[in-house]
Amino acid sequence: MMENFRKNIKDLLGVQLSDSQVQAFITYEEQLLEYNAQFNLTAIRDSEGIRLKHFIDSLSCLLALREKPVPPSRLVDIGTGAGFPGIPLKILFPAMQLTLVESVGKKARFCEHMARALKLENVLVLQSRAEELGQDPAHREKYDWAVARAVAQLPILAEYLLPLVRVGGGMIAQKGESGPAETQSAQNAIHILGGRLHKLIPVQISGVAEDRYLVVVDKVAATPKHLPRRVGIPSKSPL
Ligand SMILES: C[S@@+](CC[C@H](N)C(=O)[O-])C[C@H]1O[C@@H](n2cnc3c(N)ncnc32)[C@H](O)[C@@H]1O
Repeated sequence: MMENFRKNIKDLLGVQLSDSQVQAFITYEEQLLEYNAQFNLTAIRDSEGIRLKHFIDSLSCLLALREKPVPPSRLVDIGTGAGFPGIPLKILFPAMQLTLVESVGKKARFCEHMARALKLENVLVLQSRAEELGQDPAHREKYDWAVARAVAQLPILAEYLLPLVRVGGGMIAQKGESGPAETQSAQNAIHILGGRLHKLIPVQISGVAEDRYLVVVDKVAATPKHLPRRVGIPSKSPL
């Protein structure tokens, strides 16, 4: 089973996982199955779904990350839920400093548990909202990359992510079929926040029917001070 997983990743990303990386994914899968039964963390509850729709889908961010010559050194994952895409990316890049942000306590606690279980170093889990973090000097414009999957429509997501990214860094929004249309409708928000659309990367995962996209935005200018707005405002009245 896991050999299939390894091959899928090799085919999609050209990356050969080591035995210890494969073992980390096995542990992650076991813990997800166990915790999901009690805590209702994610809708996907079978092994194959976890591998394809959580692990491989998360790792597909590599298609955007490798556009910059250096491996990511500081990455923040907003609305990470049970750790996606942040924890799979951390398994791939063990040296990276990872910040996981999740507003719901039980999910944040699961991420802390996973970081310990996998002995991951330099992982900070914050039970917090993206809007608060974006105005916190310890986090504002401090990251090489800000990423998110399944959190909000792109104009809202841009307000969550871009304030956290340093000029020269980038954001990645993992999107489904609506990726191209959302990108169109987010042009204004991206511009106001100091971003510039870099690329829309189509992702095809063998065994997953849905079209997937990575919306990749470069941070080209500082974000104006008043952004992000207060908690709840970005989603109530998107830029
Ligand atoms: C649909 S889940 C996706 C979880 C994960 N990214 C994944 O793809 O499996 C969206 C998560 O984003 C969190 N979230 C939504 N808005 C947020 C915000 N403004 N700040 C922090 N977390 C947020 C929710 O609590 C929820 O757990």
